Amino acid sequence: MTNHFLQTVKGQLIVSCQALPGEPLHSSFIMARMALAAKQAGAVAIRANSVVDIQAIQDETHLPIIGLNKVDYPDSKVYITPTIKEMRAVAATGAEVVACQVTGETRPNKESLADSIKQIRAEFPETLLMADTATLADVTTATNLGFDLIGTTMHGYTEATQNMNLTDNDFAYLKAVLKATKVPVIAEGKIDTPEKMLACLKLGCHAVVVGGAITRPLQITQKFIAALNN
Ligand SMILES: CC(=O)N[C@H](C=O)[C@@H](O)[C@H](O)[C@H](O)COP(=O)(O)O
Repeated sequence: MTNHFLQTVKGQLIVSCQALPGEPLHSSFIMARMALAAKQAGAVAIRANSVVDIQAIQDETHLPIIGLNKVDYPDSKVYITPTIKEMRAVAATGAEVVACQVTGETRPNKESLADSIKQIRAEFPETLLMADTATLADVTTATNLGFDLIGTTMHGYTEATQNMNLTDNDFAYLKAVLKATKVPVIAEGKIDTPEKMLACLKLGCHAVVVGGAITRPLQITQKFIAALNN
């Protein structure tokens, strides 16, 4: 396979279709239909969690995929594709990109991310690797480790960045990320309007991933209900 992912998604929208166990839409069938809706609307790629969801979405849409596998280990806060085992399983689906968390914490079994990357590169030379980062320090780490794409995925979602949003202060954090690396940046995390998506692209992001604002009806409805109760 020749990997055309970067060209395909340039300046475009990627939709994240994810529902964890416990969420109302947890089902590979439903995620595949969500992905089909995103495709029919013009999304050029899908971000998906777990081997079964990735396979269902591939079958339904034939769109390129950013694949990940969320797993909680007792000895680590890293949960997005945290070990070589999950990286390998996701890469083996044929997903064009494997995303994994790069947030500075110790990985499960004290695994070395550098070693895992080396191994995955050897086993899956065509697969691109995306770093899901939270801070500028993570962006530098990911750049130095040779990731092909850097996502702002975890900004606002870790203890250290709680309540932060990459759109705060006229996108100050995102601007700093774009300055800190030459690796293509994917804006991801709490992008909930078309206007914010366009602003991220105008600033120089390679593409934008939108998740909950499109594919999590519980979250969307909660926003409306919160407005009623305020
Ligand atoms: C922090 C974390 O675990 N993020 C996950 C990463 O894959 C997904 O749950 C998010 O939905 C995705 O990143 C898109 O972001 P948002 O839903 O904010 O548009």
